[in-house]
Amino acid sequence: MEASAGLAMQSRAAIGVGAGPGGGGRRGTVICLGKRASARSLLVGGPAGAAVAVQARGAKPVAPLCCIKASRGHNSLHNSVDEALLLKRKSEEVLFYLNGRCIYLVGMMGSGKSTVAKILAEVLGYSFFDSDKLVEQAVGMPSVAQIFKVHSEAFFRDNESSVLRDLSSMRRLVVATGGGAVIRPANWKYMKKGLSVWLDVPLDALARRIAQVGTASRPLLDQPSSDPYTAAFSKLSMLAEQRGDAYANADARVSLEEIAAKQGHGDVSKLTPTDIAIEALLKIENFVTEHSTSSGPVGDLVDSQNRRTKAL
Ligand SMILES: Nc1ncnc2c1ncn2[C@@H]1O[C@H](COP(=O)(O)OP(=O)(O)OP(=O)(O)O)[C@@H](O)[C@H]1O
Ligand SMILES: O=C(O)C1=C[C@@H](O)[C@@H](O)[C@H](O)C1
Repeated sequence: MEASAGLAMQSRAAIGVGAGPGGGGRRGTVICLGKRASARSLLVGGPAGAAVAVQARGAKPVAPLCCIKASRGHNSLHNSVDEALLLKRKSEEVLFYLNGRCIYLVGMMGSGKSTVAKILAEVLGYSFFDSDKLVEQAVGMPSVAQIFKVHSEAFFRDNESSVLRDLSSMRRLVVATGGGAVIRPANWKYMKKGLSVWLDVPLDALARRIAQVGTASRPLLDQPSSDPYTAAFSKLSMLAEQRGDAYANADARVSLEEIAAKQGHGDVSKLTPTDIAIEALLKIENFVTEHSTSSGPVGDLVDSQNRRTKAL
């Protein structure tokens, strides 16, 4: 069955806004859609009080999705108050240049896209979305693994592209994309409407993380094995080779090896998600400042993005 996702703006009245885990105020807001939502819609909250419905044709009805807008509680991810302050200061500098444009995190499975995206959303006052979760909602299935099993990888990829297309019309989002989103040129067309950041994590670190949490939710890695680390490492190596330079299309590259070297040690497992989020902001800042000229940062950035998208 071929499915495509469509997006419709819903009125503000259809949104229930309540205090989230972070309490009242702008941060920690939970945005849930109310009764007016169509039964077949995926319901997500937009940052400016707007809500969108991402809908899969022929999909089963799904329960409304509550979007937790970058809740508080990441303090445990910071090494120190200094680190938290640096993160905040950098985010304020970058915010000016972003001018509301979305950030897309790309990278292999387990590279920390969701973890880092939530931190970035929190400090930038953006909303966080995970494209895998949006596909699950759009299709009306509880897991990516099940979508692969019941339908196919191609079906999942079609829905993933639809979700990215729909998100690309929005602003002030940080999106953790699926690990394979980079393989379709059309997805780059959508992601290039915002800024893309590649989390480049050594394969052995990825395999260690994945072996620790298991592969049940990652169908491309899910093979029975008595040695989960080696099985994950060998499959990840194959995927990395197949994907070639696809991740390198991103506007900015955050290399965990580089951050560890800057900090004077070679062990990427010592890096906190906050270290990585700070580096992501630095790289975004480098990118936007390199791509701005005297006529202003934003207009120039859009022009240069358009040129680069055409070249893809
Ligand atoms: N810097 C880090 N150091 C150690 N573990 C981490 C780090 N960042 C994330 N993790 C852990 O690695 C696992 C994968 O993280 P996360 O879900 O953020 O990655 P992802 O790129 O979104 O994965 P996927 O694309 O497979 O959904 C989680 O168990 C998370 O807690
Ligand atoms: O790397 C990949 O191809 C994938 C990564 C996950 O995020 C999911 O999107 C899915 O399991 C495929």
